[in-house]
Amino acid sequence: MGKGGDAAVGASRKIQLIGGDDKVDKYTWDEVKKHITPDDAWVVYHNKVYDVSGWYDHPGGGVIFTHAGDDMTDIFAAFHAQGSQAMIKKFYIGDLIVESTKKDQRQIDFEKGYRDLRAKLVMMGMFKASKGFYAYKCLFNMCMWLTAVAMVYFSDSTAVHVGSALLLGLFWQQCGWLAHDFLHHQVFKHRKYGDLAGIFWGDLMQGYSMQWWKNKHNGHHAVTNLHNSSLESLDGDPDIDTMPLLAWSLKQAQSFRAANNGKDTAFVRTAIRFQAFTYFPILLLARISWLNESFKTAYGIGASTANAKAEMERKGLQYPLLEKVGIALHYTWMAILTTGFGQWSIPYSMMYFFTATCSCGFFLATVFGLGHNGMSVYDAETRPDFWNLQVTTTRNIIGGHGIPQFFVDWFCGGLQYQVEHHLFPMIPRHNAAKVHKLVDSFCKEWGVKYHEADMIDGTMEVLRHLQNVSDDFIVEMIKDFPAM
Ligand code: HEM
Repeated sequence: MGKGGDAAVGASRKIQLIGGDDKVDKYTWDEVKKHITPDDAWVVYHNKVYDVSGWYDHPGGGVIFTHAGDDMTDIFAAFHAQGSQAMIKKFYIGDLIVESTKKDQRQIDFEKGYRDLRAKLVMMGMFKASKGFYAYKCLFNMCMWLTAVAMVYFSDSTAVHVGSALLLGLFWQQCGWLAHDFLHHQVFKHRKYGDLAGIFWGDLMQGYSMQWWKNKHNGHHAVTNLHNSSLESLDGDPDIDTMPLLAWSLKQAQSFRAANNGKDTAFVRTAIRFQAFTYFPILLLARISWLNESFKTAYGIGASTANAKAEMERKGLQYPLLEKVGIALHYTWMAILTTGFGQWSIPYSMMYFFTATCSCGFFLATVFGLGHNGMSVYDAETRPDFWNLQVTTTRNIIGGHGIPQFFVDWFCGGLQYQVEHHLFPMIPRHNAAKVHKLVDSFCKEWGVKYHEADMIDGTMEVLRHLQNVSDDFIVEMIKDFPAM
């Protein structure tokens, strides 16, 4: 538990009694910003300061440390169930000196404006899920799975088997969106039900560990497109932690070099030079890496991020048995299907496995890539306010170039409204279109740049961005080694 929360000692320790009156300790923003590591972590919530140092028992895990030394007011609202505020009190150590944040009146009004908008959405019932919608989605997904299985069981045709593998890839992608909604607690108020549904659609059907996913994904939401402020801090977005394969900014490549004795290996130089071309091939194999990380998480033999590692060491898995059983059952049904119920040769089974796996990686990652890649990337220490961060790092996907909107809506599983989802991750996807209208007009009112693109234009933007980073990297290399 954090120093502040240490049996609520923090609160009494920090409040001085002078002449019978309670005198609260006051802190400047600069003081708060000094406490940025997990072992020395202060956070601000509605202008009050809390010391959560070393609080690995936080029910949401190590993601709390992404906001060490920062204001957590809006990310707290984004993630928590009503009532979680009650627990904050025991970490209280004093008040923030508001003037020390140097926010002008416009910024104060803007922050109030987006918090009011959130309250309005609650009043409009936008956070309430339609159980019928999710029942239909679950049923539809199960039908996809059964069809893929039946195509293998009842047919001897290679074309049908390839079709089954592609359908399985698409099924996994759609399971990804379902597990995503359940684990963001969009569907059930009772969080345990969301977790259990997440284990079904995540561990059992996809082979992805629920906890691995939560760690990585919640971290990504908290600090979207941010680079770590230092090696010790845990305030970087795990989704853009793709070095040495891909660099999303020149600074990212430079930081990687600095962390590796100031030198780029030949592999790093080649990877970044050609990253606009290797992007799609890498996506094809993304599922294999996610399966590997999930397996390691569920069986306690590794963790994918520094946050997850620290959390595992101190707290362990939330559902150790269910995760292990879920992943084991996943590989069992996969082994049966992938071998054509024990009928196929090894090369044929491999063909089926890789067709399904690579197509899934491609279907999933195209949507992820469009969501944030090629959008603004920030340094953790200069991150803007919550609203600006989420809107400027995120791209919505619309129909276009012959791809109809209804297909985009189905294929992207709600994440076509990625901006709205990042602002309000607990709003169910079937309400996103209504929320979009209000978010769009709020952004126009306050001059926040809101970006949307169709799947083709968005992909071209991602590739152009990668090429630009690559060009900057090459220019830097030429400066250092003019003879190359
Ligand atoms: C003093 C500060 C905090 C307290 C007392 C606190 C408390 C809690 C509690 C009681 C829960 C479980 C109930 C619920 O899900 O609402 C929870 C979950 C969660 N918290 Fe926090 N929290 C704090 C700060 C943060 C911060 C700063 C973040 C993100 C940057 C965060 C991210 C999460 C997430 C993602 C979950 C949900 C995890 C899940 O789905 O299993 N929390 N927190």
